[in-house]
Amino acid sequence: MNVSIVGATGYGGLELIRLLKNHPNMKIASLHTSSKFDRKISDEHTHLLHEDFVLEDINPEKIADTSDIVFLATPSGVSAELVSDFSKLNVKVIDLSGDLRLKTPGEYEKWYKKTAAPQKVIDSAVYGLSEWNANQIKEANIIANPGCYPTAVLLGLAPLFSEGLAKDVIIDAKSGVSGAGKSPSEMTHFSDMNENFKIYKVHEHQHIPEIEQQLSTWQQNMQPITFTTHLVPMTRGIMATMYVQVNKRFSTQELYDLYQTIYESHPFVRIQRVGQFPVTKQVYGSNFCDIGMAYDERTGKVTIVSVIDNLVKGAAGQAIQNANIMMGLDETAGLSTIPIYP
Ligand SMILES: NC(=O)C1=CN([C@@H]2O[C@H](COP(=O)(O)OP(=O)(O)OC[C@H]3O[C@@H](n4cnc5c(N)ncnc54)[C@H](OP(=O)(O)O)[C@@H]3O)[C@@H](O)[C@H]2O)C=CC1
Ligand SMILES: CC(=O)N[C@@H](CCC(=O)OP(=O)(O)O)C(=O)O
Repeated sequence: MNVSIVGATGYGGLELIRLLKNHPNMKIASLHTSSKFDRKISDEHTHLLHEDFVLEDINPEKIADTSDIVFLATPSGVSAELVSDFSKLNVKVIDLSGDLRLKTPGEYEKWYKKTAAPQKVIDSAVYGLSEWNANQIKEANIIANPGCYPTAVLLGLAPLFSEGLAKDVIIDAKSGVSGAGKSPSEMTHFSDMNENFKIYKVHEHQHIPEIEQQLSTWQQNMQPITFTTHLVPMTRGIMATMYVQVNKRFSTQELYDLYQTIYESHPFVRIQRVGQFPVTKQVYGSNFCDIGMAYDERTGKVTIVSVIDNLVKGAAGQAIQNANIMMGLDETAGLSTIPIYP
């Protein structure tokens, strides 16, 4: 089947190209840009030196004529408009931005400070948390691909929340700099970021309502979350460390058994052996989410650590996993690469 990528020159778009190149059932039909018309992708990105795709403008009708799926790796605000155009055409859409994830337009406008997509379009989008929403994803025409932090956080918390075991959660998350996209900024400038560690968007992060929205589908009586984000001087990777007050006593072995049972049929979620915690490098370049956990007898809290590569499981990889599920393919198609190490 044919696929197109809008926003192909950004980090998410480039990662889609890398992964789709090895996909057994999907072929890139076209790459699209809003600013670099008629340039070759290899002129812009030398790691794609012999890939001769010419960047095309964004013509939804033309894309829908040639492609079965379009991936939108575009900034929030832009995706909302594009999805509205594509939703009238015969093409499936997977949007990597935050524009279609929040079901209430007012919430989107509050957290993103941008105009929301039309309610009808939001209603037709399925939240693409692959491991938990596969039944809806199979039937969808539009997927709101989850945010990078929410992917790590939700996969780590889902077993406790879906079993109604959580009272309260504090989430301490850290990301590599590619999570901020390719445009340089004061925040990501090398000399300011190197050998530095920064907290940002305290109590204001746009992923707070996304995480709460999904947690509340599992456990309706959940409390508002505390969620903080940090920038780490590394290129890729997210680590979310989560402290959950639970409403019963556990042993760490019981927790492990719960997580292992829930995720045993999900090839991209790997549960760490009892007493071990994952590091970001063990998922680098892969679609894995690795999770470790332990129960603290003294506090009655569970500590969960979840790691992903923000550009793969947190963006392009999960987008392809969702495309596979939507199209009735093996969900691992094109994604079975093992992590890059060291
Ligand atoms: N980086 C990450 O880890 C993650 C990112 N996301 C989300 O995925 C989306 C893409 O992120 P990322 O690739 O990092 O961002 P980048 O900034 O790296 O790339 C975005 C691309 O969008 C294109 N673009 C910019 N303005 C417009 C416009 N007006 N119309 C159409 N295209 C435009 C640009 O390409 P050109 O100039 O060629 O048009 C640009 O290369 C964002 O919504 C982001 O929030 C989600 C999860 C993780
Ligand atoms: C490191 C870094 O800056 N990360 C970005 C993630 C942006 C993102 O993925 O945005 P949406 O999911 O809302 O589209 C941030 O914290 O805002």
